[in-house]
Amino acid sequence: MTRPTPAPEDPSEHPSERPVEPLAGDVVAWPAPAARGPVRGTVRLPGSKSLTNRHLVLAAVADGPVTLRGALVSRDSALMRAALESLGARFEDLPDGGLRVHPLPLGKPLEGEVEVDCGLAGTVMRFVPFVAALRPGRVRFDGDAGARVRPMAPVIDALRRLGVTVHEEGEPGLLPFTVHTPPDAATVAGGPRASEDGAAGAHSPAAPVPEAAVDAGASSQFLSGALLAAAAMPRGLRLRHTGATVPSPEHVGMTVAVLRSLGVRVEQPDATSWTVAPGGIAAHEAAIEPDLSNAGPFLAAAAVTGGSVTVPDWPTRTTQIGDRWRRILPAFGASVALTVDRTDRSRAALTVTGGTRPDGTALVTGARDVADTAELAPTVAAIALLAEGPTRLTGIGHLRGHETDRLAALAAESARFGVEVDEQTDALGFPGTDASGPLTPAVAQTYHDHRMATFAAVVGLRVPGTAVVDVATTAKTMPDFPAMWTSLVAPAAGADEAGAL
Ligand SMILES: O=C(O)C1=C[C@@H](OP(=O)(O)O)[C@@H](O)[C@H](O)C1
Ligand SMILES: C=C(OP(=O)(O)O)C(=O)O
Repeated sequence: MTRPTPAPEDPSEHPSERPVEPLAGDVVAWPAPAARGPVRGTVRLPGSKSLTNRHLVLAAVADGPVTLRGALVSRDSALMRAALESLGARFEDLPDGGLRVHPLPLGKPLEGEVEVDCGLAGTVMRFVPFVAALRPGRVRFDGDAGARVRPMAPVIDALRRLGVTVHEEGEPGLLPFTVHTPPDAATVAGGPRASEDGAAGAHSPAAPVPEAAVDAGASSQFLSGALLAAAAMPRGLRLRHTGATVPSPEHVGMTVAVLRSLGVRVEQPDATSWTVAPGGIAAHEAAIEPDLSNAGPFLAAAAVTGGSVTVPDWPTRTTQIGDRWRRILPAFGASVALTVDRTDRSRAALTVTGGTRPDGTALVTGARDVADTAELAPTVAAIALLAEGPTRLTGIGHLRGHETDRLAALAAESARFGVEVDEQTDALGFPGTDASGPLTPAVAQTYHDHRMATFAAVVGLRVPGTAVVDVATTAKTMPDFPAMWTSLVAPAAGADEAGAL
């Protein structure tokens, strides 16, 4: 991350290094830095969580070694790496920062029972069970307490339909469970691929393509998990979504795009069906885009302070939902400029400049209706809380099954800042400060949710005295968040630049 002003030499100058406020037990709160003026700077983001964990899975089931560049290093990617390692993949950190992945032996029985810790990572708990079914054996899945309440039934049902036994230890449809893939699981594990197999038998070209039906109404990750593993299934897969709508359809689009970029044939005969052809994934190299969802809090810092923040290496074509910041932020009065790199037109720099009044102070308008913000919703909620006019976030009911029930958490934390939010089953209404009055400082709870921590950090920019409990939870996707945030919004050496907000 860089700023126009030099980084402070003494890290103790950073508010993030100040003594933290002790709370009950071991819990400590991080004093969120308030903006001393319009936030200005440039922020370089680490790799996308969603792209990293897709590429890790596809590398692990490839036919030869894979080199990944720009992969995220965070709790979710470490959990994915450990899970794939326990299934037989090997990872090598290269001296140049790249990651070499040596794939797992597809179809070969596992030696002994394997344990996979999903942590709180949706991509691990929804993608890896399908990967486990590519090797005969027993694999037990469990995770954090918060993971044990996240919906898993469609994954379990789909695996059962593919001939895999799943034993749930507690409540049906939830972690923990054990995936038991028999050696003769006709549909998924073992044997040569249809394209290589001239003989009749379970894996012959004449054998039907296995089918799975998934209701992805609670999470797009159910579809993505099946599609990713299907690339390595001996006969491919026909997959159908049976529910009404898919939340975060962009993430399914991302899965299909990544598969196609690696040469996998994926057809979509209609809006709710996919066919993945067998044929496998050759050895390859892939570069991972920066995380545009995690760009959100930094861009929001510009939007809510009348400042200006630039994110370099913004891809000009991307499947990341974070590209939507270019549409969302103008709805709150910010302006957005994408400056395409002249020598490499696939890259650009995105600059967001917050709205200001004639006297230069920040002006954040309400955005009225913002639909389907998916994982961007907590950051949008922070801006909406600080906006003057009302904003309604709709189509976000499935966020109740995320790291925490995000609708309930956002309503509870807004109340802590003194604002009553209209919480509906799948929507949140923010009144705007013209109606609610100024926010009051609070010690914000984060519910083990990285995006609740960044929500509170954004609010804290305009509410001095805000503290964030367990800011370390941002390590799920952005371990350097506290330091990155502090050096952008409250750099010691930049204090004299501060103006009115
Ligand atoms: O496939 C992915 O990488 C993701 C899909 C989405 O999940 P849901 O469809 O469960 O919302 C998103 O919210 C999550 O952060 C990442
Ligand atoms: C919903 C999210 O994560 P997960 O991949 O754990 O579902 C998220 O990062 O906002």
